[in-house]
Amino acid sequence: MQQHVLIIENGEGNLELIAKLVRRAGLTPVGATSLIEGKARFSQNMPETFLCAIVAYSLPDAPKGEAIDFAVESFIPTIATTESLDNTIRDKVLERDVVDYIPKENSQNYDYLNRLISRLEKNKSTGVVVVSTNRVLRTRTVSLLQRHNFIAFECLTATDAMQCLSENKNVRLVITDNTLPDMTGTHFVAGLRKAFSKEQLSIMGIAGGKGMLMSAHFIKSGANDFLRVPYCHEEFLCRVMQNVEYIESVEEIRRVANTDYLTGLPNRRHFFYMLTVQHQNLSEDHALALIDLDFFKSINDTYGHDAGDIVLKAVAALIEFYFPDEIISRFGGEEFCIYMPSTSLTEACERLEDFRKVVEAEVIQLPKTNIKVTCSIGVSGAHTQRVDKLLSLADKQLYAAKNSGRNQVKCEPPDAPNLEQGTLL
Ligand SMILES: Nc1nc2c(ncn2[C@@H]2O[C@H](COP(=O)(O)OP(=O)(O)OP(=O)(O)O)[C@@H](O)[C@H]2O)c(=O)[nH]1
Repeated sequence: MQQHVLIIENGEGNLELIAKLVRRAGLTPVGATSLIEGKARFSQNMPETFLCAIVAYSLPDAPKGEAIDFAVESFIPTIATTESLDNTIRDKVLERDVVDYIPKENSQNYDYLNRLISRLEKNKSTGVVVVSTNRVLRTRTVSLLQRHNFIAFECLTATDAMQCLSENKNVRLVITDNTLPDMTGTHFVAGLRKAFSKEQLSIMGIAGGKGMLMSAHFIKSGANDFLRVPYCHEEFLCRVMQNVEYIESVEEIRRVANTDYLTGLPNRRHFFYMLTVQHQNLSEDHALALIDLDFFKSINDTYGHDAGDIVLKAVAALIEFYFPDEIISRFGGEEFCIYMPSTSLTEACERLEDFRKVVEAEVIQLPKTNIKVTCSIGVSGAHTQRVDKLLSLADKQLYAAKNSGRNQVKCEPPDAPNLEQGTLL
């Protein structure tokens, strides 16, 4: 992984401030306060370990952007900084192939720089589709995106773009022109919205001309944003960043809402979503297991709540490892659930018996001692589409396992009635 960020800044104060932002992004600053020192520091590291460079336009030994030229010519994505916003210097900076340009005039600019550094790594796995027949516009747009490390896809028609989206699940943004050979851009956007919600895919319309209505037309058709061409380099990149971050924020909120905070396993809500929405038709042969740790309260009482948490995390990791293709969940407290599609009850019970032995044998390291735990498991393999029914049958077996002395697997009898023919709950 590219860990290093070359910083060539004017003075120790600026250098330390930017180095702090770089460390906050989980990267390692390689700092210098002059071009000559910057060259020396760069040569002490492998060039491919640099994610980017942050370089001041004016330095004591490089007053006219020579340090920026050095970084760009060394093939490092380069972010240029200046003391304040000055249009002449800005134009000189943007003549060069820099990623972006930051005037260090207020704290918001530093915040932007912070986001930009974090993005450069994330962008390497983020796809953006550019749809336009205008070669100059398309290549300029793609080149700007590539400078920010995005994976940019060029498409000439709406049909090509749809194909590209179906083949590349990493696409978070589509930028489309309005004049396409197979349909208008706004029709394309309206069609895209049928397949992807605003929370799944950002769409930015771009169009030239003097008409004032185009932006409203794009946004009413489902676009998140619109930019008139010719566009300003910086505005374009700010908007791209904002649109991609919006999708990522929604993804993050969704991830947090579906994940158990302690173990990192999917939570109960996600489990039901997976079974009722993703697997609308449950398999003919399937099984559902409820796993409950034995005498867990006494672990908390004896070793403390933190130790209880360590045990829960250890068992969750074992479930993740032994059931990688199943739908797993921390159901709550010390209870876990596993749905095993396309698995016979016999096979499920054998695998769960093996798992019970794994838990029994596992030595869990606590800060001051090592402990072992056991679990009881109830399994149902009823032929039903009803998740609640499967759960209540597995729960009955779990209850039986607890009552028969714990540390055992209890499976529903194989000759249980076909529930689809019986009364549903
Ligand atoms: N450390 C920790 N404890 C939890 C968490 N969630 C629930 N618990 C505790 O889990 C314990 C469950 O206790 P019980 O329901 O009596 O079950 P048990 O002691 O395992 O007994 P049996 O299930 O009958 O074998 C309670 O003491 C809860 O406070 C958690 O996230 N962390």
